[in-house]
Amino acid sequence: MADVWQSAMDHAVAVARKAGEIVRGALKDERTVMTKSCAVDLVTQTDQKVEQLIIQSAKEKFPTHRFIGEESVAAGESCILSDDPTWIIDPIDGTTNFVHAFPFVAVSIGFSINKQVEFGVVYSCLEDKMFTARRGKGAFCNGEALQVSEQADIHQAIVATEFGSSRDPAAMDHIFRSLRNILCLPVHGVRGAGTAAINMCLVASGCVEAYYEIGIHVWDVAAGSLIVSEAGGVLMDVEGGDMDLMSRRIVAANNTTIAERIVKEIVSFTLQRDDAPLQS
Ligand SMILES: O=P(O)(O)O[C@H]1[C@H](O)[C@@H](O)[C@H](O)[C@@H](O)[C@@H]1O
Ligand SMILES: [Mg+2]
Ligand SMILES: [Mg+2]
Repeated sequence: MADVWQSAMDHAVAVARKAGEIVRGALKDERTVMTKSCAVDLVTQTDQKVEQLIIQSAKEKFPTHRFIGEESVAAGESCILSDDPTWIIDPIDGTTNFVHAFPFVAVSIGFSINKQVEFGVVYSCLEDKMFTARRGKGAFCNGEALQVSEQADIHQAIVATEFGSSRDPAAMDHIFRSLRNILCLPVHGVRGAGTAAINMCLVASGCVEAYYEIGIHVWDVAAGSLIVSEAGGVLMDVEGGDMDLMSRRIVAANNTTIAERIVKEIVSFTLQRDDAPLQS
C-alpha cells in the first residue's frame, strides 16, 4: 500500500534542515528581539521567517493540509486541531537560547491526522542532530535508532524541566514547589536544555529519564511526544492519565514507574488550553 505520508515527512526533514541553516546564519548577525505575552516571552524575525518558510513550502506541496504555527497563533490565527492532516510547527524552540547563542535551538515539526501525531521531526540546529519518528516505525537521531533509559529507580534518575515564559508569582510558586519535591527525593539531578523539544529528545535518547513542564504549548511538544513514544517512552498528564496535547501540561518519561513517581511530586495547576476560544 502506498505510504501517503512519507512524502510529507521527507519534506519536513528537508525544510527543517534548511531552517537550521537560516538559524545558524542568523546567529552571526544582530538579532532583533521582540516580546509576546511578557518580558521574557521572546520572539525574533528569524522565528517568523522560519515559520513562513515551513508553512509556505508545505502549502505548495500539500495545499489541502492545515497548519498550526507558534508565531501564526501569536498573530491571531486559531489553534484548533481537527481530523485533517495538520502541521504543528515551532519554528524555533528555544528562542531565548537563540537570542543568547546558548547552543540548544531546535526546529520542531509535528504532523497529525485524526488528532494523532503521525510523524515528528526535531532538528537540533547547533548540534546538527535530526531527530525523527514515524508512528509504529521507531525513533531515530541522524539515522541511529533511539531507546529510552531502562532506569526504574527515581533516585538514580536525571529529570528535565523548564521555568517557562511566564513569571506569574502563583505559577512560579507551584513550579518551585514541584522542583523542590523532585530534587529532594532525591534524584541525581535536574536539567533543562531550554527547549521542550530537545528535552524530549534527551528522554528518547536515554540521556535523562523524564521531562515535565506546565506551560508548554502544542507546538513545543507535538513532534517530541512521538519521538519519545517511538523510543519506548511514555507520555502522561501531570496529574496522571493521558497526556492531552492542548492542555499545556506534559510528563514524558522512559517508563510508567518513573512517570508516576514524578506525577506524585508535581504541584499542578491549570492554564488556558491552546484550543480555548479566541478572546474577542
Ligand atoms: O522557545 P519557544 O518556542 O518559545 O518554547 C519554549 C518556551 O518559550 C518556554 O516557555 C518553555 O519553557 C520551553 O520548554 C519551550 O521550549
Ligand atoms: Mg517552543
Ligand atoms: Mg518557538
